[in-house]
Amino acid sequence: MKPNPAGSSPEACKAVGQTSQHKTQATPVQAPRQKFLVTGGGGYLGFSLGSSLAKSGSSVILLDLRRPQWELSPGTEFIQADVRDEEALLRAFEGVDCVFHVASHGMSGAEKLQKEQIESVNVRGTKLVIDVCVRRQVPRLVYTSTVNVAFGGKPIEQGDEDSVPYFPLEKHMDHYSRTKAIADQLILMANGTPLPGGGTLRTCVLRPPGIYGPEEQRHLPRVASHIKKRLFMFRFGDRRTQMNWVHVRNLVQAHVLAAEALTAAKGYVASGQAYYINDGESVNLFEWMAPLFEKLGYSQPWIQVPTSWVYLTAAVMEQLHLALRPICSVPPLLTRSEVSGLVAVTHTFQIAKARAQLGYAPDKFSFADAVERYVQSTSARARGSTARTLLRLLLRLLLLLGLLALGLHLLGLRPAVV
Ligand SMILES: NC(=O)c1ccc[n+]([C@@H]2O[C@H](COP(=O)([O-])OP(=O)(O)OC[C@H]3O[C@@H](n4cnc5c(N)ncnc54)[C@H](O)[C@@H]3O)[C@@H](O)[C@H]2O)c1
Repeated sequence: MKPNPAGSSPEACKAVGQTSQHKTQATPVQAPRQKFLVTGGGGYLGFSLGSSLAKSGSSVILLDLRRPQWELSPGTEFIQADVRDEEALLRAFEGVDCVFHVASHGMSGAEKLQKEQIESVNVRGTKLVIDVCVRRQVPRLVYTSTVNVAFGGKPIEQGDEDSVPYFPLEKHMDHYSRTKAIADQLILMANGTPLPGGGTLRTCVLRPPGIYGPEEQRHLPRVASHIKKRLFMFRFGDRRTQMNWVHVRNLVQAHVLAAEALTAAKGYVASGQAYYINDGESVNLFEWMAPLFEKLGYSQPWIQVPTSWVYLTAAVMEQLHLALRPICSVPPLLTRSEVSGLVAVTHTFQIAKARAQLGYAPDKFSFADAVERYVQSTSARARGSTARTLLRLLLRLLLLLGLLALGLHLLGLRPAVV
C-alpha cells in the first residue's frame, strides 16, 4: 500500500476547511457529521476526493470494484461493489447525505474499445445510482462528467456551458464520450425528482478535461512508457492547437464546492447545473508535456508527420487490437479519438460559471512537479528491483558454495583453505 497521494493535499483540505468554517459561522449549533459516498472511490480522483472529505471530518464511503492502491485515511470506509449491483447500492446508500458518482469505464487505451462494458457501467450504472439515490432519500448527487460531452473533434475555443451544446450522440467517435454524454443528461434530468417521504433530489455535473497530479495512474505512466520505447519521436497536429488540463486538487476543490452549492445554505445554486472545470489555462499538448521528455532524459518529438497518417495508424492499431483480442492483447498506442481529442483539435473551455456560482478558485500547479514525483517513484522502484536482483544473486552464490562444501565433505575431501 502506498501512502495517500493527493488526499493530504493542503489545497484540497483548504477548500473543505473553508466551506465548513463558513457553515460554522452560519449555524452556531455544530452541524451533524455529514456522510458522503464516492463511487469509483478506489480510483485516482475518487480516492483523492474521499480522503479530502474525510480529513475535514466527514464520514466517507469509497465504493469501487477494485481496492484503492493507497492507504485509507481515517474516516473512510471501503466497500467493494459494482455500481450495477442494486442490492449493494441499496445497502451502501443508507443514510448518505451526498453521492459523488465518479466511477466510469472506457476512458483511455484498450478500455476505450470495450463497448458493452462501457455502456453498462456508464449508462446502466448511472441510472441505478440515480434510482437508488431516490429510493434511499439521498438529497444530493454530483456527477463527474467530461468535456467530451461537448467536444467530438470539432474545434471549441473558450466554450462555455450555454453556448456549446452537447455533441450529437450518433456522431461521437468513441463509446466512452457517447455514454458519458448520456449519463451527464440523465443526471441533469433527475434534478428536482421528489424523494419519498419529502424533499427533492438536487443534482449537478462537473466536466473536467484530462486530470494530472502526483501518482496519477492513467495518462502519465502510459505516455512515459511510450516515450521510453521511443514511440514518441513524432509530433503531429498544429502547434497552435490548445487544450486544458486540471490538477486533481483543483478538481477535488470543485467537487466539494459543488456538493455545498446543492444545499439550502447556498440557495441550491448548482441545482440542475453543469460546470466546466479546469486549471484556468490553455496549453499545447506537446509543449505541456516537455518536462516529461526532459526529466526522462529523452529528446522532444522532432519529426513532424501529418495528422492523417497518425489517425490512419491509430485506426489500424484499433482493428489489430480487436482482431487479436481472442489470442493476445496488443493495446493500441493511441486510439482515433485520442489523436483528435488530445492533440489535433483545439478544445478549450471557460470556468467563469464555476468561479461565479461555486466560488471555484483554481490553485496554480505545475505538470513538472507531477513528473518529478513520477520519476522519483519509478527510479526508487528501479533501485529496489536492482537491490533485489543483487540479493537474489548473492543468495544463489551462497547456496552454490554451500552445496559445493557439502559435496566435498561427503567425498571426504577438505577445501585447502579450511
Ligand atoms: N482521468 C481523466 O483524465 C479524466 C478526464 C475527464 C473526465 N474524467 C472522469 O473522471 C472520473 C474519474 O477518473 P479517474 O481518472 O479517477 O479514473 P480511474 O480509472 O482512476 O477511476 C475510476 C474508478 O471507477 C471504478 N469503476 C469502474 N467501473 C466500476 C463499476 N462497475 N463499479 C464500481 N466502480 C467502478 C474503477 O475501478 C476505478 O477505480 C471518471 O468519471 C472519468 O470519466 C477523467
